[in-house]
Amino acid sequence: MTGNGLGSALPTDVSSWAARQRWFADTGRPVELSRVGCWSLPSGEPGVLIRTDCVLDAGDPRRTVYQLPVTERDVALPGAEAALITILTGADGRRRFVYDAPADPAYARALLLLMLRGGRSAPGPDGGSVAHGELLPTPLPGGDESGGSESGADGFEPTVVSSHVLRGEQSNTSIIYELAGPDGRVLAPVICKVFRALHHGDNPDVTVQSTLARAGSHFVPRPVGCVVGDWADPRTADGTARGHLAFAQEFLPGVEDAWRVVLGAARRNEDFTARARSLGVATAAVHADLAHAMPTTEPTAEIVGTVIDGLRARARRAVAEVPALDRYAPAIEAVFAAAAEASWPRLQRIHGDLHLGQVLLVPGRGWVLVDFEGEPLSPLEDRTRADVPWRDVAGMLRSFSYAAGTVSREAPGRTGAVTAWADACRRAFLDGYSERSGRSLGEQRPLLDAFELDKALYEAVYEKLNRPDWLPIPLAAIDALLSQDVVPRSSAVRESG
Ligand SMILES: Nc1ncnc2c1ncn2[C@@H]1O[C@H](COP(=O)(O)OP(=O)(O)O)[C@@H](O)[C@H]1O
Ligand SMILES: O=P(O)(O)O[C@H]1O[C@H](CO)[C@@H](O[C@H]2O[C@H](CO)[C@@H](O)[C@H](O)[C@H]2O)[C@H](O)[C@H]1O
Repeated sequence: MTGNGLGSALPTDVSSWAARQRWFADTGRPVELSRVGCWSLPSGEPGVLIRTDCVLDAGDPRRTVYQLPVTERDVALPGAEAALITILTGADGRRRFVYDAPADPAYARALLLLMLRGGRSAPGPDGGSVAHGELLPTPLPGGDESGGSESGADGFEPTVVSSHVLRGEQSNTSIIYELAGPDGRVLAPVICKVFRALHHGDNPDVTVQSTLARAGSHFVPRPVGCVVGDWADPRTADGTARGHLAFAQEFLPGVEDAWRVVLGAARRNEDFTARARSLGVATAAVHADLAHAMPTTEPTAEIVGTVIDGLRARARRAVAEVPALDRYAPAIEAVFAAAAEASWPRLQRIHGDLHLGQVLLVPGRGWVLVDFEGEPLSPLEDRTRADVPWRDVAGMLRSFSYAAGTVSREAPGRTGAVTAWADACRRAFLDGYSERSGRSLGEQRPLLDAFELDKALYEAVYEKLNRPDWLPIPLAAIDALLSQDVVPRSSAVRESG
């Protein structure tokens, strides 16, 4: 591997492979990716090289940096055909098989060991950056209650029995590990998320979830470890950006995410209000722990102005990206103006991208929230400051409506019934949230409406870029939100003060 130092362009076929992936933020234009960071890990296998490139998409105005770990193998990896990125031919005429590394067991093992050992990577072949692993201070699931761990911190390392990539619609790439102890005993599995879009600073997925776990919350999986790395970025004071590259946590096997559970119930027209209510309780409990464990902020006029400006900026972006929204611009502004005049709660850390796909229904444990990364398209500074808790509530309300939108796409004749079904879930969710938080909607209602509209506008952009077939769902919601009050009120949600 020569001529591949920092600043160099990635081979065209690797760039175009990256641009086709679900986690790539912006598709549909020619993409040229250049290296801004590079590090490698020992593979422990002859003929297998592991390297990670941090690459800049210079054509993207947001100047997104992506993480691209690859393995290069002398011999093809059986069963990994779907992860083959390209075949390179070296100056010696020999072929090298280049794989998307999370699908390669050599990378999966090396990444986990980096975290468990608190190790450091080697720089890339032509210099480059460094990544290091950190063990997070909660025992591996299955470790003893005294805090002793099965993670290597107390002298032994688990054996990776198998690893595979989680399939589905994700913003990042997650690897699931089956592990065993030195005596062959089966250990609880682990999931490690490899972040694709990198950001300078702490990723809230790591910091918020770890804070909740340290506070003893049962509503999040326990963290295991993380990887932090650096890459070149002229926008920082010292020309180096530093941020989280990967996050490993307890994997809860055999569970369904709430999106699937809710879709199933909506299709069968099954009463889901008790579960929606307990999801509201879980959301409020997580908010309470976050308000206790992380800094909160008074909603000063300046802060209110900044939040409302953020809503307006996102609406402008949505209108620019989705021309069908143009005619709604004055009505959107009226909703935001009403929110600016409403009564505001204290600001605090929240989930930031709460929807049904971020919640797992775990037998014997109940609801568990995952993916505290926030909305992946938003800048990190927006996702790490104290925010309005109603933003999470609005995300979940939208998600129940999304389920209804999905079912009515499948069976247009059921639109009325499934909308009523979703409205009952939304009411029950709000009831549970209100009961556990003691937070009254009352004068804050225009705020909830504004965040629901904002979320629908975000979804319109997200779907336009990622799943154009789904775009009619947020468009219909925006139309409905601006035509009538679609957030059903509930007797249990107090309407005063
Ligand atoms: N700890 C976990 N245990 C079990 N499944 C999980 C866990 N974390 C995530 N998942 C599953 O993986 C999916 C994607 O995870 P998520 O954190 O949302 O990744 P992304 O940021 O790539 O979207 C979730 O919807 C859930 O189904
Ligand atoms: O990938 P993430 O989980 O971080 O979230 C992004 O993708 C989601 C889609 O997978 C998107 O959520 C939207 O679709 C969901 C159904 O698939 C629905 O439950 C949500 O309400 C809707 O917003 C999410 O917005 C995006 O950030």
